[in-house]
Amino acid sequence: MLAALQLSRVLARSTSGSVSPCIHTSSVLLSPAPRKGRKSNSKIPSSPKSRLAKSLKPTGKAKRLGTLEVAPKLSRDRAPHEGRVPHEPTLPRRRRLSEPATSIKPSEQKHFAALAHSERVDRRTAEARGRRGSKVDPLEKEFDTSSSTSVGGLPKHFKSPPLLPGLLQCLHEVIGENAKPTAIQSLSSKHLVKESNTESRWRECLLASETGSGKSIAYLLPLLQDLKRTELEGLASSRKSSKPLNPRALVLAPTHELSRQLASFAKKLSHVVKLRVMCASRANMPSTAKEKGTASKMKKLMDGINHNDGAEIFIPGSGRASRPVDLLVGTPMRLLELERGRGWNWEQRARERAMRINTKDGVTEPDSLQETSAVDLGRKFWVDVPEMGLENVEWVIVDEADVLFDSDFQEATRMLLADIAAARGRPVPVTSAPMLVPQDAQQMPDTTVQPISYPFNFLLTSATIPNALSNYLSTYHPTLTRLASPHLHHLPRTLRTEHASWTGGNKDVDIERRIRRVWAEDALVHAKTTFGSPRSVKLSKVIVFCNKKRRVEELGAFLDSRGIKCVALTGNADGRLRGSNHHLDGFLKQSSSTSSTAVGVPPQSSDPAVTPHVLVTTSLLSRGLDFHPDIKNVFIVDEPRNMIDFLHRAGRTGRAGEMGKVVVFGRSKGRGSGRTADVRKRIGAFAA
Ligand SMILES: Nc1ncnc2c1ncn2[C@@H]1O[C@H](COP(=O)(O)OP(=O)(O)OP(=O)(O)O)[C@@H](O)[C@H]1O
Repeated sequence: MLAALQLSRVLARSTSGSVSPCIHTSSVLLSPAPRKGRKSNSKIPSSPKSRLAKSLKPTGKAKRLGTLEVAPKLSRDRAPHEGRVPHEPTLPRRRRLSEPATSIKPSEQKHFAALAHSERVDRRTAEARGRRGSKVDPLEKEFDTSSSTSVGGLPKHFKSPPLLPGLLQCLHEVIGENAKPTAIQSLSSKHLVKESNTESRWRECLLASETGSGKSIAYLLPLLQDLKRTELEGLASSRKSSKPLNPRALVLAPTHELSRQLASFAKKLSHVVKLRVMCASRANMPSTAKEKGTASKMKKLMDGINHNDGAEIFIPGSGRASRPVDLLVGTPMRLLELERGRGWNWEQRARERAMRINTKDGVTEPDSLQETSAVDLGRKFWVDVPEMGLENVEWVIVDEADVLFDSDFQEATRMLLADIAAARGRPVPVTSAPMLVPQDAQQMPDTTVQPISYPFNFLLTSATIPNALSNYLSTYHPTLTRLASPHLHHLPRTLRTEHASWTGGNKDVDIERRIRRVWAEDALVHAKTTFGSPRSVKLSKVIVFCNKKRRVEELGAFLDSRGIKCVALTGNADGRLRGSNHHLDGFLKQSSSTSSTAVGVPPQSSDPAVTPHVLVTTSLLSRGLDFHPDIKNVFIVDEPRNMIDFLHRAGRTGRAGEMGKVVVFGRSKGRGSGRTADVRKRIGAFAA
């Protein structure tokens, strides 16, 4: 029901061991756990709710339906990110005889030659497979763009329609002077950037495009432009409120990490126009009974928080003084806490806790549940005073909309949206959860469907639009405008896919070998490009995605024991308690004011035994996070639970025109190989 609850529900599942703790994809929560003794050639379970929509065309019986606009396909050289130089290592020309010989040792030369040979073999095998026509592209065939309205006059530059000079300056600082808008950014500029207050109706819009295609800029530019423009024209909503925080815009995200990164990014885009951006974050703080010693508790809390992430962090309960804020970013649960008062859902939480305590081996014991509930409910809980007023909210962005409208988050998300609507004087009905996501909107009797019209601009965005979300939008937001990139539901073009087979021995050793192979390839490129210069090799970084928390911990410990320092992060890892993103330093991209690829962290050692070069995690970090281009490889070591999960995990590399590779591990022969082959075929369908 509530977001904090949802998190605990997920954690409960993880402890039961039957379902992964990868919390933030509908896939994980919706897919049934694989049964024991499953046939090796069985298909990947794909629940109807986690199936990708084949068409984004609005459907339904409403009198007026929204439009779908898909950007035209562009050839690669005219594609987005034109102003950027892809970070693909370029191999040098052949050495001439007159040039000095390199100082590579003969043993190293042999090793590099072997690597180069294996690369050639891989490439030829892939080409041969392509020639045999085994590559299917069902989505390309099925994704219906024919219903798209004509797309004439898409902006080719960020200057048209004109952005405020300060906003344009910041944009150039972040993505470079020559960067051109991506397909989704062109569409959003055309539909959402307003030069004046000519159109007063609130807009509803879905922005759908592949991972790493710049959706954050696509919604932040129109949002920031509008906030500043209305402020300058004196049209900004300024209703009276007694609360210390009165934001004009909210961005909702599923994780604290993503909230912080988005807040920091928005701050960089708005520092010249001077809009105030804040992140509502306090990762994983228990919200229960009132504790004594508030001051010392607060100090302890603040000590752990580093504000260098770029965005100011607002901690619920940190004071009644008014805090001017234009844009507030946070998870729906955290924002609800700010609005309703921390601990407002204590009763619900107590019940959930009792449920977890009394759930043994996945079976709930009703009697003991009641007992514990009574004990817990008997405790005194403290509800903080509400700290946020919603009267002035004019924009709500739902990032990773398919997650925030899935069964675990939807209640908190809808509750917050309904609270905003009520605070703004136009309450909307809150549909009961089972009715929320009709499997087939057409089958619903007309009487049950009551379209929702929010009194604020309402934008949703995601790289994957499952049928469930598409149907929900058709039913409750029939007039919503849908903007999509032509490459939606595919892997980014700069992302290559490779399949690795388990040797049949220790899987951890196989993973270690593969990591070392990545670094050997880096060394090879380095040796070829620098002709053996002593300059130290810059090793690329790797993200390893596992399905289970325990697996993350075990693999992390194994790699550490083999001299590969790594960050192993799960939903309830200690590192997440600090309220900052520093546990991901060196992995996350932090756009600097001079280069879009620079990192804002101190120089790190290039020795993987000293500085972590490997991040081991679950799907927790697969959503929305913009990782550094140094991450050239994503390893998927457990079979993806469904293709939505796969697209998001893979999409942590190969972002914004950078080169990347996703390595999917599986069995090539024996038990389970049929399943691996099936996964392989499905993954092939996502290739560009
Ligand atoms: N027009 C552009 N030119 C160059 N780089 C860009 C452009 N737009 C965005 N970027 C960069 O691309 C990267 C990815 O952007 P962003 O995180 O917004 O992608 P996304 O579509 O939201 O991905 P995901 O679906 O994974 O959340 C960022 O580092 C951003 O700075």
